[in-house]
Amino acid sequence: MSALVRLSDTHVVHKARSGGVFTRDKVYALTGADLAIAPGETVGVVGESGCGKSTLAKVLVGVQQPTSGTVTFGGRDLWSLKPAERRTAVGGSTGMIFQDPSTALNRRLPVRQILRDPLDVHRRGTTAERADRVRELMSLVGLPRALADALPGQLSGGQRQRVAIARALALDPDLVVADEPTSALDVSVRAQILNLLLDLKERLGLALVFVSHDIQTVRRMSDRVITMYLGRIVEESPADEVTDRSRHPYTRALFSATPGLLDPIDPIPLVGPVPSATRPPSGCPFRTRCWKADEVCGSVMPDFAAASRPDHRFRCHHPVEEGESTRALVAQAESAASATAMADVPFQQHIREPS
Ligand SMILES: Nc1ncnc2c1ncn2[C@@H]1O[C@H](COP(=O)(O)OP(=O)(O)OP(=O)(O)O)[C@@H](O)[C@H]1O
Repeated sequence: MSALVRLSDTHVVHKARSGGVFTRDKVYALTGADLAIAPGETVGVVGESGCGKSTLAKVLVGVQQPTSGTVTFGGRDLWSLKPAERRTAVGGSTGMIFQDPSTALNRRLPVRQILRDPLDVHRRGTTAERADRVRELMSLVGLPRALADALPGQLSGGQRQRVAIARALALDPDLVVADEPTSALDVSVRAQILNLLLDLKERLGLALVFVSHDIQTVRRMSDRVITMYLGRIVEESPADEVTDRSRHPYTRALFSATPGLLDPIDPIPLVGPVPSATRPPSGCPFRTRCWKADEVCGSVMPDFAAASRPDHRFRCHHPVEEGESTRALVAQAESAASATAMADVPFQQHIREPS
């Protein structure tokens, strides 16, 4: 089946800023992304803050131009199109839902106008048809008609996110990208919004890209999960393999740190902070925190290798073995961490003076 969107060796490099002023440094926000989204599938994207999830999301919906590489929409190279053609291609086939609906919606416009805007901009239908479409969108996301004249500030957080979802659906897209769509909401309404997204995806046959820090939610929502680290896609796997069958040490560390596991374990200890995106490490970007890293990891970026299933691949020189338990990995990482700590302390200090 042909892809809705395909990224090929796509990079996004920003100029770095310090105190609001551009510096000579570069920020490697997305590096060498190769990814295809098929019609109707749900792809989850996980990784720590700053690893490039939002950048990937924005590239997929055509609002962020890559520095190099290609973004293909329905077989057409998006960034070689004329701006007007690109706007039509992007607006008509993708929608984006942001983290915080209170900043994503124009607070001076009533719900009715927020939902009409995309129809006006893309000149969809007659005035009467646009009004019908607004009513249809409100009903699709479970908003009472009485709220059509309300301003965003008069709505609850959950209602505002429903408006944002309806707006993303206004032009009947094939692909919707939801970037942390519930993280600004009360816990009590999160499940409702997640269920609404799943329901809409089924009813409308949408492809959905779901970005989140929360690997458990991503696993529940998605068919396929992508793990990112420091601007790179390091693992792609079917959602049912992302738990204790992930092969990349970083995905396993993320999974081990997830609250609410049936069989709670201590998280796999990672050494040190995430390196800066302005100076990513040579070789494998994860090697500075990885308990398995050796010399080759410092010099060579691993290629993708296939796991036992063809839809599961990872980039690691020393992957987690098939069937290796997370508990065993915790023990390995703890022992590597204490060996490193011992190596850092002068020899005599390891020996206790007799009391
Ligand atoms: N416009 C920009 N100018 C400079 N650097 C940027 C810009 N946008 C993003 N970055 C940097 O690019 C990297 C990736 O950012 P991105 O927002 O994609 O990460 P993220 O994984 O979505 O993070 P979070 O989970 O915190 O939203 C980060 O180091 C970020 O600081």
